[in-house]
Amino acid sequence: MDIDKKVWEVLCSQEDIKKRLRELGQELSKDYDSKKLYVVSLLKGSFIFTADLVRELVIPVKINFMTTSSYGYGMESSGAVEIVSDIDEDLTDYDILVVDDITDSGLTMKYVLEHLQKKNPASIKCCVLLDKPERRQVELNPDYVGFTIPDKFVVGYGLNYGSYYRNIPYVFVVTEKDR
Ligand SMILES: O=P(O)(O)OC[C@H]1O[C@H](OP(=O)(O)OP(=O)(O)O)[C@H](O)[C@@H]1O
Ligand SMILES: Nc1nc2[nH]cnc2c(=O)[nH]1
Repeated sequence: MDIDKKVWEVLCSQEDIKKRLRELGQELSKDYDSKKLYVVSLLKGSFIFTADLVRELVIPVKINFMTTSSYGYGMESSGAVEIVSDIDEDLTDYDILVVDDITDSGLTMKYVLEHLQKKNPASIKCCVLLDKPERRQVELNPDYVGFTIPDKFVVGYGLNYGSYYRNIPYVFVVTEKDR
């Protein structure tokens, strides 16, 4: 797919994202007040979302990163989730919040939640900027969702297309140009 020959349609603008992250930050700050919040951000896709979200928190938080991979270069998940880099800190008694840019098939988040559960946290929940429930292949309902979106391949704000466009500051859908 040659992205230059397609139409970019904005799905979540910079203003939409800023407003929603403020709300999520307030909700999380309330829910995790007096808890031991430990954010686990899934790279690479969630680096921008995590950076913006944690700056909306008004409670103490530890932040760490895991690298996962399942999509390779294209628009379809390989179905096999790989943990490229794990957390090596002891997570016992922490209240873990796994943060990712998107839940699509749900395979990545389910795999990571099951993996981290084995590290004896006090609790484990997840927060995604975008949720595509129509695409789900496993049972998974993210605890915190920025936007529920239709079954379309989205790019920008951390999400890549062929390893590019992660730096675009809004989320867009790529569609065919009318001839
Ligand atoms: O619900 P799923 O179908 O598993 O899809 C969601 C995952 O896919 C993307 O990651 P990807 O494997 O493309 O790696 P990236 O984070 O480096 O973009 C995205 O960042 C999520 O982690
Ligand atoms: N860029 C991108 N990566 C994904 N990984 C899972 N779903 C998507 C998507 O819609 N866009």
